[in-house]
Amino acid sequence: MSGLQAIRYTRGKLEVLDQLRLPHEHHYDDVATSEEAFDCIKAMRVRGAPAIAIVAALAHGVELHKGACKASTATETISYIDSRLDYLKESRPTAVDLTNAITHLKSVVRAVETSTLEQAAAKSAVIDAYIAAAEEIFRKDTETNLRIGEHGSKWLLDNAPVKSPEGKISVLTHCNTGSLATSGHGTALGIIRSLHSAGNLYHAFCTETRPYNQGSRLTAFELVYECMPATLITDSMAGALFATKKAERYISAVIVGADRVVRNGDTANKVGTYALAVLARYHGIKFIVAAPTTSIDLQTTTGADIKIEERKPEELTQISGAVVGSNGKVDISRVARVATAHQEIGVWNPAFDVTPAELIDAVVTEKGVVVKSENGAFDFRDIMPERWAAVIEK
Ligand SMILES: CSC[C@@H](O)[C@@H](O)C(=O)COP(=O)(O)O
Repeated sequence: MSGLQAIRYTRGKLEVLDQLRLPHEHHYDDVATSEEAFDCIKAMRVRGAPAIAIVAALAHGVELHKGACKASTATETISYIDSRLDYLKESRPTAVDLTNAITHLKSVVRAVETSTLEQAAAKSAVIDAYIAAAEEIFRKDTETNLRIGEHGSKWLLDNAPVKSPEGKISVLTHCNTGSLATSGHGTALGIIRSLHSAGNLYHAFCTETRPYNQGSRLTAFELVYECMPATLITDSMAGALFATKKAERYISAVIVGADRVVRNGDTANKVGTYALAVLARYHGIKFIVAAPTTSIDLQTTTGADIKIEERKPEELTQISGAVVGSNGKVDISRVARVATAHQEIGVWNPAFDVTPAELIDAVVTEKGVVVKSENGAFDFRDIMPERWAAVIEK
């Protein structure tokens, strides 16, 4: 597995790689409070649906470990935990992993049996249960991603419309869904990693992913870091790539991650995903969503009800980068922010768009690959029966 780590954690200490400084600088920030986690997530120093949830959950664990909760009783401790989690939930609205993690953590602390314990012990039991559950979210995420990698690579090899003479395939991915967006391995990029490590990847194409360049700053970095055969394109080149290189470069699929897959399969992901799905359908290329079940939102019926985060205009009108010297070398000690558009132009900057289920061929989860049934709908009942029962059949 990759040595790249967005999140480093031991009990009482959480360090988060500042992704705004990548690919030029590797700097870890200490994140020791909910406020620091909120700021780190909002500013996108950490991003990606699973990583956001992990950082929020662990940061609150760190402050609890350090004695931030001044409550006396178990009930007051639970109220304190609830209030910190409700605050953290507002950091970024579209990715549902954070909401699902919060629901889980709230239920864990409520399940602690404290009736026979004296006050101080009851408080400790609640805090210990919270910290253990937050650590488990972090630990489980990598396992989940490795399974997504296995299921997704197998499904793709079985269903690829085109393969190289040696049986390899090429894929295009958007945004960053790798080790930097998770606790390790990644989701869509995890499938690419699994294809590569089994010798089945012919080539990976990654989009720049405007406006925030998660593709060129982060995915390209991960692909180069692991010596995978890869090419960067701008978002607007995908159509030309499919039209001219599909057969010659064995392009079989677009693989993306998800910030929220709702009950009918409609999927919110990084803006630009929808356009890629339309292009993929036109060109007979598979369109795959790789998402842990923690990114599935059974409460929301269709994509029309997903709240899409809108971000500040400067993400479109300005850009950061390291200065390139007259010798053509990147000088990482000189990072500059430059304007790329008139600063008074009106800007619309939705961070995500929604791809209708109709355009999605498969949703790859850690529990298996879900494809549409004969009625053309996704059905997540079989892969998550307990959550289905709790939400739909209650
Ligand atoms: C495994 S990450 C899945 C998604 O969160 C990812 O595709 C994405 O859209 C990330 O958006 P970001 O705005 O960088 O947090």
